[in-house]
Amino acid sequence: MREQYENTREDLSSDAPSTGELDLEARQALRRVSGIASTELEDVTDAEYRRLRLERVVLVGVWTEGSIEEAENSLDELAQLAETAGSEVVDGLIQRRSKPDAGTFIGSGKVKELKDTVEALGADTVIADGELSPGQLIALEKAVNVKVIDRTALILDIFAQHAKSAEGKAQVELAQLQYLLPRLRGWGDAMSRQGGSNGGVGLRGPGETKLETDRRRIRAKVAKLRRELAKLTVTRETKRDSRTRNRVPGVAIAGYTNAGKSSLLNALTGAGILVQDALFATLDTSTRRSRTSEGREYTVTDTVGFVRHLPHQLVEAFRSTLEEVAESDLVVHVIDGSHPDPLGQAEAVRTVLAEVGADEIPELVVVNKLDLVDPDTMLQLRSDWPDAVFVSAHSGEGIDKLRDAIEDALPQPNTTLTVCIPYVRGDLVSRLRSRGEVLTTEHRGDGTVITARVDDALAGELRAFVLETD
Ligand SMILES: Nc1nc2c(ncn2[C@@H]2O[C@H](COP(=O)(O)OP(=O)(O)OP(=O)(O)O)[C@@H](O)[C@H]2O)c(=O)[nH]1
Ligand SMILES: [Mg+2]
Repeated sequence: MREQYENTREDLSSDAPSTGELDLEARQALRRVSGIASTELEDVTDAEYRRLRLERVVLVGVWTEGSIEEAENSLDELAQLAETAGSEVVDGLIQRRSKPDAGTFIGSGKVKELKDTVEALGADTVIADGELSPGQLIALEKAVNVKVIDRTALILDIFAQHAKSAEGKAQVELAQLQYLLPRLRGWGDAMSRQGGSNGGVGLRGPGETKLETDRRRIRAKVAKLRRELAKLTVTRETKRDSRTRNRVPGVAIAGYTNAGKSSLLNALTGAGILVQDALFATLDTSTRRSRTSEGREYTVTDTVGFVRHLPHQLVEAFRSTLEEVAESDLVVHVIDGSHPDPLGQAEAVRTVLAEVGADEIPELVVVNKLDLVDPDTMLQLRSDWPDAVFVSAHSGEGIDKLRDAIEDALPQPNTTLTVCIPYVRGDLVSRLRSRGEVLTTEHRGDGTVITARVDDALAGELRAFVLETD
């Protein structure tokens, strides 16, 4: 497994488009500084405190159910996450067990092997594929003698590196502090078992007083972030309301991280959004306008990707962003056809969609990366998703078909009416063009006579000018 992981780091950003390059540079400039488990820092709410230091890492997973392929996929994904966070994966170990060890996550025999591997490769961090209890983290750290973090902390760290907007940053910080709070308590418990004495590596917790101060500080910061986010949510809702008032139908692109959502938005609308072969390249939603072949306007929104075991703190913190998806007229669910387990990824996405109440929205499944798919896999994909649209954002294959499928799935204008719009109301004529489907136009002395298909909302606005309705 070692060969597989080494030298993969250089490939991370090979095909970022020029528009995203600045983003990318800024991201790469942000390298790790100090440890999440460090107790030396004065203020635990400090951003520095929450940043992970990961350089040479060894991954460790427990395989409890399913096939060995599934276990390996999960560890591969963890490797990609670790690389996205800027570390070098030097080895990965999987242990077959009925369930994770309550004390040290992996069993004691495997702990010894892990310690030897860490020492032999000069690793500085172990990343466990799961969410470990505070006690497990401490015990494992003590046994292997280097820092141990879990999948949740890793994902939180990536989100922290990638967040750009004020809202995104606040959301991530809130999630991080919530993750940190019980873990501070963990160190506290260890401390009291030690009778307050210094318990050695991993147990050198803050003194009781500092612990209390830290907790108070975190709680205060959490409350402040909640207030800030509430304000930002109002701003977002105002923006969204004005969009709803104009009733431009909205399409949300959702899907597993790295499936090609941003690439598809770029292919559909020519938007220059950062595309990167890294997980969670996109954290801020971006919306672009597009038009149907008949000229009706709609919006397309790129969203944050999903991942298996997305930390619940993050789903909670990103709820307002994810709610954009729940309010769209259509969810375009992008699936990476070249991934070994597309069904598993799709299932993980549907779980999160359901959590934010977006499972009732009509869904259009799009299987992407066709250019990488061999004929056998293609047959399998077609039988798994008989109604999907098959595309390649890279070659452009299927993109026209996707555009048609989106058009068909958008709310349809179902009323045909003929109106006479006075020349002073040029604004209404352009609204008709952008939101309805104009069938005929004729210029008369008293105004423009237009026959068009419109949706109910637009029909209401035009009521005063109607000559005939079908
Ligand atoms: N070969 C191939 N690669 C693709 C295709 N579409 C996207 N990719 C690559 O897949 C990687 C991820 O693409 P993105 O568009 O950033 O994916 P995303 O779903 O927006 O990812 P996140 O924002 O990180 O969740 C990039 O390296 C893309 O170049 C495709 O059709 N074919
Ligand atoms: Mg993206």
